[in-house]
Amino acid sequence: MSSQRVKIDGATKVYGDFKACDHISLDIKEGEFFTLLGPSGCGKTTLLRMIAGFNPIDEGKIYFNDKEINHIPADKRNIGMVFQNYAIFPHMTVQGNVEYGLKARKIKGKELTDRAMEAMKMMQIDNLKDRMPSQLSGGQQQRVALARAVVIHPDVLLMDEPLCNLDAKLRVTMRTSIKKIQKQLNITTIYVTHDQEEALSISDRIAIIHDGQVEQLGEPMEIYTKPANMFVANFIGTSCFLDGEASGGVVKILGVKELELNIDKEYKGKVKVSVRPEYVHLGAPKEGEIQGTITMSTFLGDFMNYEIQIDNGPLIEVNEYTDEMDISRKMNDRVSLELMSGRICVFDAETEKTIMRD
Ligand SMILES: Nc1ncnc2c1ncn2[C@@H]1O[C@H](COP(=O)(O)OP(=O)(O)OP(=O)(O)O)[C@@H](O)[C@H]1O
Repeated sequence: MSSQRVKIDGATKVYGDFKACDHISLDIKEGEFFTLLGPSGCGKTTLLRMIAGFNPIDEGKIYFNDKEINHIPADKRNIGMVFQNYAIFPHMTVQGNVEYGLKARKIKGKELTDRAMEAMKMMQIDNLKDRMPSQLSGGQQQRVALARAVVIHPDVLLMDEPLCNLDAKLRVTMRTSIKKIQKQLNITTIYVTHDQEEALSISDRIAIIHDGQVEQLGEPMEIYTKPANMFVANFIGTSCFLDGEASGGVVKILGVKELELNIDKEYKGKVKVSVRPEYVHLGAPKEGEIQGTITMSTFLGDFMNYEIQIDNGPLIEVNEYTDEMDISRKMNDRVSLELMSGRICVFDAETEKTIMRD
């Protein structure tokens, strides 16, 4: 099966005077699992539809390998597509659905049945081949949609929120199967989601899209640990922002606690420090430390989540995991918050961009 590199060069889509995609450039490698992640309305589906050929591109170019495909119609791009609403034919059996794209390509006889069977086996739906879609669960229908997309041996697989109609547990199982199958087939895959956990778990690389532009591009771990700006820090995972003043490589946080952080020594000015719930240790209240009061605690199995009102500061979330969970903590307890200096990120308060050194 051939797989393609997908290059997007300044892709722009305008509706009236609104830019749904604003000069987006991305270089997606052959065989890569690439995710477009962003909040509702940020332009991810519009971009995917331009790659598919369903939406004409207003400005910019899209290439599959070195071939520009702007004017190639959707049905000639050899792409597989999976949508959130499955889009399988209700009047055809599972096998009929899977064979559909092959028949459209004039594939017949043994090759037709062999290829359909191979795709159904891969998606573990071969035992359901004679059922109608109405006799299938949501997860099974989505497997049919996937089998139908990969059976044609597409050069590029495009998926738009394929798991969003499934329940939470099934989403996790399905995303693992999608990832395994994608690696097995080595098809360049472009996946759209607004679910950051799904994106982190499934992707080789992620582009964070906001207001029609790319905010950050990188591997999941890089995006989580080194967000380029406050939007990304807030959108990926949970972050709370604390005011600080930076000078000589040291940040004084909330006027209380000085920490030496990985920023330029020359940088001087107001900053925001982002803190994730797992980057804080709680202790007994202590002079010279950031302090607060527990306003809520929620037991979540392997960890306890606290909401803490910081003195002269914002509300912050803190997680305490099983090994260090102090089950005697209760509402209104006073605590100190020790921030893990190697983990927190610092942003310029005005531009909201990171000032962390690499
Ligand atoms: N045909 C259209 N005419 C006018 N505006 C449109 C059209 N299609 C999309 N838009 C607008 O473009 C923006 C981007 O839409 P798009 O569907 O790409 O967002 P999205 O990031 O995929 O969001 P969601 O996760 O909600 O599907 C939205 O503000 C949307 O209202």
